[in-house]
Amino acid sequence: MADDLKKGLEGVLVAESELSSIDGDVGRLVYRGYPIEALAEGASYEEVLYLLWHGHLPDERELSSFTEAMVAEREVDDAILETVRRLAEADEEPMAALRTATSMLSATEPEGDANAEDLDASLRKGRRITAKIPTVLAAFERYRQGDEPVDPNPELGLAANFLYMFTGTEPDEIAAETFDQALILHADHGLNASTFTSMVIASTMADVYSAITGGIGALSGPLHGGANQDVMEVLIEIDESDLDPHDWVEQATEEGRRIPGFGHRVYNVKDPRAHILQQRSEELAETGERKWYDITTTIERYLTEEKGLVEKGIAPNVDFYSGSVYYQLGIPIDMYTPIFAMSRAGGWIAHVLEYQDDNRLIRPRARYTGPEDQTFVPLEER
Ligand SMILES: CC(=O)SCCNC(=O)CCNC(=O)[C@H](O)C(C)(C)COP(=O)(O)OP(=O)(O)OC[C@H]1O[C@@H](n2cnc3c(N)ncnc32)[C@H](O)[C@@H]1OP(=O)(O)O
Ligand SMILES: O=C([O-])CC(=O)C(=O)O
Repeated sequence: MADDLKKGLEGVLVAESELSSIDGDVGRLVYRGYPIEALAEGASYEEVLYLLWHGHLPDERELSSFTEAMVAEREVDDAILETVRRLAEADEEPMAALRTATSMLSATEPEGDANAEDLDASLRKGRRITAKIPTVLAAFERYRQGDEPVDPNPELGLAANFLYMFTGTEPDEIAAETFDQALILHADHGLNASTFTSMVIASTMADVYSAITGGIGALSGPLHGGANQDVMEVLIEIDESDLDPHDWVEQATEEGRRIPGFGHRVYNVKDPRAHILQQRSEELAETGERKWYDITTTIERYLTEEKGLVEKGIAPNVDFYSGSVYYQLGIPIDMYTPIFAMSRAGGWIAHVLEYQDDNRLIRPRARYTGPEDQTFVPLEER
């Protein structure tokens, strides 16, 4: 039993967690017992952060002091913004720029000397990181457009303030609400690869900046958070091709191409977050461009109904409809995964704190399949 190899750690239980629960057979996701649909409908991203970090939904007084504390942490030091400017001018990938800037944020951390056992200090550090990531990302976008960053607006919530700093204009209610909902939907998802990465780092009792920086790196890959960008690129490829979307996806699957935004390690049915994002995408399409929504539904119909992938447990995941939502909000495609990271930082921090509260070093092992008993030959004789 101890020598059973679980490639990709599929199905392996490594921790207990009170944060989020996923039933992959029925497509159900809850954060601390609350269904994702109810949170997306009724809560704000700040309320969800509070829920994840403090264990219960805040009352009005708790939310107001929590929001005030987050707002007070939005500013980013000029020296870090200067690096962000250089990265933007060097045409760095946004996820790489975010990874670098998040790591740099620790240089201005007022409680930098607190050790990882001080979980209250780690929570405050996590709050600072979560409050500053939107400022970093918006500044990166402004710089690469040749503009100066826009100062945070303390009157706006995290989602609306991000869109304001990003575009320089206060978002309308629909954009602010849709974006806030997208942040809620991406905030946590069990032991996904990036959260697990953060936990592995935290399990050495390294600090929360290291854990979050590592999480960003893990999220960037196309098998994980990077898929939202890939989905939008596929939609554009289809739009620019001479083919009807149905024929395009048929040909692509015949060529053995994997369609991004489909398939999941845990869900055997459509991801509940994809249902909600699909609705948002459809609503935005009613007043904007219809074609993106139509292309996504054509792909989904072909793969699930005609190709029967759903019977093999391959269905749309969270990334499938988020791309067309962000596109219709006017967000550049290479910012989709950084926005995912902006939201998921909340989940990474919650898992790091939960794990470190009852820490055990994460250290699995590999079955050795290399050669045995080699005789060492000195360099000059090889
Ligand atoms: C936020 C997130 O991280 S959600 C996931 C985002 N990633 C993507 O959307 C990328 C596309 N999807 C994938 O590559 C995979 O579904 C993953 C990586 C998400 C999950 O992978 P795993 O659980 O390791 O499944 P694995 O890669 O072994 O695939 C299992 C089977 O499903 C098939 N499959 C999985 N995803 C897809 C897809 N998008 N399109 C077509 N077939 C697929 C595989 O070909 C394989 O078939 P086989 O058994 O006949 O060889
Ligand atoms: O859970 C996973 O493996 C991937 C995912 O959907 C997420 O991180 O939101």
